[in-house]
Amino acid sequence: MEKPDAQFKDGISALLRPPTPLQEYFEELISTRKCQGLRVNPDGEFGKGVYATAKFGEGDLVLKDPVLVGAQHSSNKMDCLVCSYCFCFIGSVELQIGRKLYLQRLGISKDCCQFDSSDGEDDSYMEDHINLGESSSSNSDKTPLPNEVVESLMNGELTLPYSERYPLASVIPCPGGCGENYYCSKSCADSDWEFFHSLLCPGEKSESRCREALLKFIQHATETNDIFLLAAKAISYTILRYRKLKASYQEDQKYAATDCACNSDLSLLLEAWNPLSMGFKRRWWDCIALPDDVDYCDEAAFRMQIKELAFKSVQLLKAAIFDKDFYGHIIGMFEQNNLDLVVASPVEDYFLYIDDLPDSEKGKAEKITRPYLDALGGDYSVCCQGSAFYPLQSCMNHSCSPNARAFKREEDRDGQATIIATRPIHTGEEVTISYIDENLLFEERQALLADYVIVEHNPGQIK
Ligand SMILES: C[S@@+](CC[C@H](N)C(=O)[O-])C[C@H]1O[C@@H](n2cnc3c(N)ncnc32)[C@H](O)[C@@H]1O
Repeated sequence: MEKPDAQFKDGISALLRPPTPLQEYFEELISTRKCQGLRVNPDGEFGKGVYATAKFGEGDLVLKDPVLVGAQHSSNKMDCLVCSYCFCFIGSVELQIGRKLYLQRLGISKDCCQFDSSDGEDDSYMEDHINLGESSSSNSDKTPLPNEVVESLMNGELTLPYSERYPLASVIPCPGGCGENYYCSKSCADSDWEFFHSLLCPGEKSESRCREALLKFIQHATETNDIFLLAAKAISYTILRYRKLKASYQEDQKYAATDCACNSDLSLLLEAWNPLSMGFKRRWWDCIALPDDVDYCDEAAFRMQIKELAFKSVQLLKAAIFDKDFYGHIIGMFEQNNLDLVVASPVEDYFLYIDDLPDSEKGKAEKITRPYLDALGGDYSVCCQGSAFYPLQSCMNHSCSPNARAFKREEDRDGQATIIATRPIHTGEEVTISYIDENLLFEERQALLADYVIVEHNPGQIK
């Protein structure tokens, strides 16, 4: 049953207020990370900020931050088969190549979910502006392989030379039977099910309230904006945590001597929401930067359209306890905090390895591998791409002359955020990263920073 927003107004305001005490929360979080020497200051010049409590030298690892909520872009699913929980590549180099060639042949370009769009509504304008579908390179630079060869790559009958140097974990399908999510281990599959996927799985074991509605929601998000899928994961995470907290509270109550009603549903919901409540939030339709091709005089109409898009998305999600405004803030949170989720491809490493072989081995190996490279064309090196919310990295402020940057090292082969010092950082200094490419022109930087409502008054003046 749809409930009037007014009924939940106070609860929603409580959910959107940053909780206290922040300091203890972040201290505990930092203690669980591999890297120490950091502190979160809750009330700096620009709100929260991350500060060094130890010295870091140039090139030192400052932070490795696991994903709290993240997702691979729908458009990237054709190129890379990765664990839906930790985002490491899975299967084998042969499977990665064969699957990509197979899906390319089927013509599945932007998304791997083969939904038929039948609601008759025209979202094409929004798709032009928001859809994340970065098209792969054209087919003209590719030389197709026979079907049987593609099949034997996929079913393990064909082994490429030296591929054993790039071993990948076996593929474990989603326990809910959706055929959309795959994992590198049973523990990743179980964790994803427990924390996110059980409510969002469209498979036969789905625990969602209505599979049909869920499929419609997924279709709408895939066709318009992947950020709705991330928002749904954040909501699912909160509901599942809330249910656990409630069950354990009820269990405790059974043995409690007094009947204490102090742990209301709202306070349990607040506790469940706590890790996400720390994220910096603005309403999505207010904070999203105006795309280049939308005129300033059309700004109001543009914002109204994306607001309607979010409303449609939340209706499809049918999360009756969350109102539209709350959903808008969650989507806005990903707009304001997300760091690109990137994992380098073992397929690229494999072909680079073949290219670097000594001449005595290279000729023979290349003769075998060349047709596969030609079939992949310029797409051979596509990495896993997505968006994620990282609880500590998202507290780092922007600077146009930062002292750190998000940069993966050779061993960083999963979805974690890796922050490296780009120059020595002194104890007490704020750790800053650039949200944008620092080498762009002033005007270009301005336009990109507008998304974060950061204004650089004079070139280089912003910290
Ligand atoms: C990812 S959050 C960074 C953490 C944030 N300060 C907080 O309190 O959670 C991004 C937001 O921080 C603020 N911010 C970050 N760097 C800034 C800067 N150099 N100048 C002004 N505001 C900044 C902006 O409001 C931006 O939208």
